[in-house]
Amino acid sequence: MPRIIVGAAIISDGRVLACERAQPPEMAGKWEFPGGKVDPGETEEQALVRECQEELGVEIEVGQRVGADISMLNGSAILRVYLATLVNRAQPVPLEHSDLRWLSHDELDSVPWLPADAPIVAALGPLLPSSA
Ligand SMILES: Nc1nc2c([nH]c(=O)n2[C@H]2C[C@H](O)[C@@H](COP(=O)(O)OP(=O)(O)OP(=O)(O)O)O2)c(=O)[nH]1
Repeated sequence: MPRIIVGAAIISDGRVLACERAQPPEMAGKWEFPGGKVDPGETEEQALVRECQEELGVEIEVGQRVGADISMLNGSAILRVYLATLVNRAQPVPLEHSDLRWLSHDELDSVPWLPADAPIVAALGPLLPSSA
């Protein structure tokens, strides 16, 4: 069974939160959605809530899936991304990432995303207002 890795496309004021990885060295400087591996006994939603608390210090509400499942690491892992919103409009803090950016529709391609994220980023485009 492939390992499920969940990501949160957190949307606020028409922008999506992108996070710059600090490690490992081969992924440092690449951008991703906050998230990580789903632990045994955890739902995907619980994993996303936990990871966003750990990585960003914020509470999120998880919504609909965005994009298709992405097969990674020769099929041993699957990347699955959900839309999310901030509870109480809390401000994310980069507790584990080297930088955070709120990207508008027109800025979606302005950062070097991890390669697996490209189809998800493309699927997000139509969901963001183009003049935000
Ligand atoms: N969180 C996240 N990981 C991604 C994305 N795209 C992508 O290829 N990945 C890859 C990078 C890593 O190989 C893997 C997630 O690993 P991770 O290190 O963030 O997971 P984790 O927080 O559970 O880490 P750990 O328990 O192993 O320390 O998925 C994405 O958008 N978000």
